[in-house]
Amino acid sequence: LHGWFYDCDREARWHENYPLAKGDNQSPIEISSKDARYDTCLSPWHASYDPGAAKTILNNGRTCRVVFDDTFDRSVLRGGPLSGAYRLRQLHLHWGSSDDHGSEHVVDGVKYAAELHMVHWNPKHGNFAGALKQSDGVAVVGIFLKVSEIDNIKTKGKEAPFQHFDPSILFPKSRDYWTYHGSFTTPPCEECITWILLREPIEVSADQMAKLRSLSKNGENEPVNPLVDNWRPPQPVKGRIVRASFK
Ligand SMILES: CCN[C@H]1CN(CCOC)S(=O)(=O)c2sc(S(N)(=O)=O)cc21
Ligand SMILES: [Zn+2]
Repeated sequence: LHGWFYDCDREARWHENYPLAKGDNQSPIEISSKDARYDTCLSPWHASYDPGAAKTILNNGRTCRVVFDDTFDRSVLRGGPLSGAYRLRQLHLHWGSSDDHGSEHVVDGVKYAAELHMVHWNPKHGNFAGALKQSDGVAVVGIFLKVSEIDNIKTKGKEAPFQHFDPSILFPKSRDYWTYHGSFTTPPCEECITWILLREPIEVSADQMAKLRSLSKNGENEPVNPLVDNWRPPQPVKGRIVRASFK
């Protein structure tokens, strides 16, 4: 499998091994709230998550990821721009080496310290692999993290039980969101994602950010290689419309 990396000049070369990375519907993007169109037809989104579906938390050397049991409609997202119920598969984060950057989407020029992605897929496409090939296959809820407070998965490959966790506790008060059609922000960059970006960030402590930054890209018996700056820079909007659920 082709390796890929985040440091800036190498992100510009993802397309050499992953042609989709130069598609017309790539993510992340810069959100300009003044250019977003208020769409009165957009309904509120609803998540009904079963805390019992949470399985493990993993440092895969590229992010910190929590995986959920998605073998049936156990934790689902519906409404908003979506038709049907999308199954929660995993959540993960992107963050910077300091609090002034790290998010993937940028809102009115603002980079948040981190961005949390909750990845859901449309079971009408049979399985996750099938969903990746459909433009309505996947829905990712993006939540921005800003700093105002994780230990035993310090190194790549480390995994631990992560159960009885209801990820809806991570949602901010407001359900206001932007939505647009885009892609995975990592290779192969399939353009199968309906993005639902929540306008209101959630607050995390400096300690919590430090915990994320204390994760290592490398395995247990290798030198510490801080897992930071695992974000892709914004990609060309190419005429896409970003809709807002709020005025
Ligand atoms: C490092 C690899 N990341 C990707 C791996 N997966 C997709 C392909 O799988 C076979 S995934 O569904 O876990 C997601 S979601 C996601 S983002 N940042 O756009 O929300 C990237 C990826
Ligand atoms: Zn992501």
